[in-house]
Amino acid sequence: MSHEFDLLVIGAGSGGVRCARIAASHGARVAVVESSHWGGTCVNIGCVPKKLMVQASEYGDLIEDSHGFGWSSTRGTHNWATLIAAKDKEISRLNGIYVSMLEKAGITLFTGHARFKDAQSVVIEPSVLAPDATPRTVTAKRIVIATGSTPVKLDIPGADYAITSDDAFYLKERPQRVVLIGSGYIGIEFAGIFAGLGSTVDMVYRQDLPLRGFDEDMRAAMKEAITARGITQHSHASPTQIEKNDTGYAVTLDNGQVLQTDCVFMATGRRPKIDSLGLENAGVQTAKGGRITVNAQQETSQAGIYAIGDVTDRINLTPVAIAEGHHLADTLYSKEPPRTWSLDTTPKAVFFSPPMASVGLSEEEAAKNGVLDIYFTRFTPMRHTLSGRKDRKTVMKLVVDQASQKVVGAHILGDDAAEMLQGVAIAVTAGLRKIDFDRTVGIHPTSAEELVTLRTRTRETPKTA
Ligand SMILES: Cc1cc2nc3c(=O)[nH]c(=O)nc-3n(C[C@H](O)[C@H](O)[C@H](O)COP(=O)(O)OP(=O)(O)OC[C@H]3O[C@@H](n4cnc5c(N)ncnc54)[C@H](O)[C@@H]3O)c2cc1C
Ligand SMILES: NC(=O)c1ccc[n+]([C@@H]2O[C@H](COP(=O)([O-])OP(=O)(O)OC[C@H]3O[C@@H](n4cnc5c(N)ncnc54)[C@H](O)[C@@H]3O)[C@@H](O)[C@H]2O)c1
Repeated sequence: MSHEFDLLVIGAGSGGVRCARIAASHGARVAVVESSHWGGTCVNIGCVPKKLMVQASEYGDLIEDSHGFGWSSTRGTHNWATLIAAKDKEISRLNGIYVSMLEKAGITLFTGHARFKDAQSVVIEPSVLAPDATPRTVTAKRIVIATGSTPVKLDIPGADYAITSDDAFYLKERPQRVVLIGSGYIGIEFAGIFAGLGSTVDMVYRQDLPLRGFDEDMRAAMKEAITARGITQHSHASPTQIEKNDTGYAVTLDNGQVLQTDCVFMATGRRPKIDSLGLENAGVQTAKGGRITVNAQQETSQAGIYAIGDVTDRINLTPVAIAEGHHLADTLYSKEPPRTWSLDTTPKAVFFSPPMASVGLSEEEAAKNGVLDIYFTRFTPMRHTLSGRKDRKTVMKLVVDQASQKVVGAHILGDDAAEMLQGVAIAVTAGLRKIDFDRTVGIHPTSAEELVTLRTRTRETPKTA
């Protein structure tokens, strides 16, 4: 069978765009099909607009903090419409860059919703981006599924009243009161955005601490930081129903409490986006929750069909989708060995104010492998000695394997944590030992220098004595 393309990529998000560009650079005839936003979730309704909104939310506190340094400016009020318009303008500039970058690479672009007809052909149907498109069939020798993920709402009465992150980027007005359900990345980041811009925020989550899966000490530090930002936390609680009333919405919790609000925001996870993709026509199998299962080469249960990024539901972060897309394109089309990444030491950041960032293992994970030396510090960063914001602490933690003395985990909560942690992630990926941190000269005066001056072990875990 002759094919129109060597490679068809479904989804022009973080993973799909990188895969298509690298494959084209190796000489493959490549096409990409996108149904709604060029650049995908990260650029349009994820990392980029979210970070701009986090930055917007920090100015109010910075103005207040400046008083301790002699400034007399006043906090003023925030104009939501101005922020959203500025954000939309920047995102539309980025959309254009993505399209021209793909076109310059010689890639054929299709707009519409892709649905498998069989293992080597896909029908492109009308979608939000191309509502009037005439359906057409495209054939390719190989096909990559890079369709990402989509928010999941809790199945409770009144769930339709709730918004998700997809909607939050386009709200016409900033709600005065917000109830945020979930304490993962999105719940915490948007709680910080709304609180910083002046909304009253209630967070509802099931566990004792937010951010399940992160290091316990850091989760406790995040809980304190959320309180310091003026956000009310309802832990050990879940919503059971949402009702509309004269003054907004009433959210009933399973502990009997009722929260009255203007906006209910569900940040309760995401699922692989495989809707109407016709996977059954191509013989592509999925696992629990719709996750497309792949082998080490990213190949699905069907030879010649691959999947990368969030649709495989492993580490759902942009740099991981990019790494998977790049590696796959190299593997399929490069004459050189494929570029590789150390996904085991993928660093993670939660963009709260202050942010939290982690690389490697939590104390709880590392303790399964042997005895650990734990180094922990908590201090008031220099800026806040004068700003007076005494409850804005920085917390740092190094998890060291006692036998090898390798730093197997590093965790920071505090101003600039994500910026600081990227360099530490190189050290952890390289398998450096605590002594390598100790013999590194600090940069003074910074918070980061604490990472190389943590000389006294805080505790051993589990105790060997
Ligand atoms: C609010 C939010 C904030 C985030 N912040 C961060 C962050 O700060 N840092 C970070 O690393 N990660 C962040 N993420 C996660 C990150 O956005 C994703 O991990 C990343 O976008 C995954 O890339 P992907 O290529 O797998 O999918 P996506 O970027 O989602 O791209 C998939 C594309 O496929 C298209 N598509 C789907 N189905 C079809 C079809 N049938 N036909 C044609 N096209 C289709 C979609 O329209 C989409 O454009 C955030 C996510 C969210 C929701
Ligand atoms: N800064 C970043 O890198 C960043 C930012 C946003 C999103 N992301 C990515 O997107 C993914 C999705 O983000 P998210 O915050 O939606 O998901 P998440 O998995 O991080 O958090 C989901 C939250 O919903 C809660 N939840 C789930 N089911 C529930 C139920 N039945 N009842 C009550 N609570 C329930 C969980 O306990 C958790 O608090 C993240 O896992 C991450 O990979 C990354």
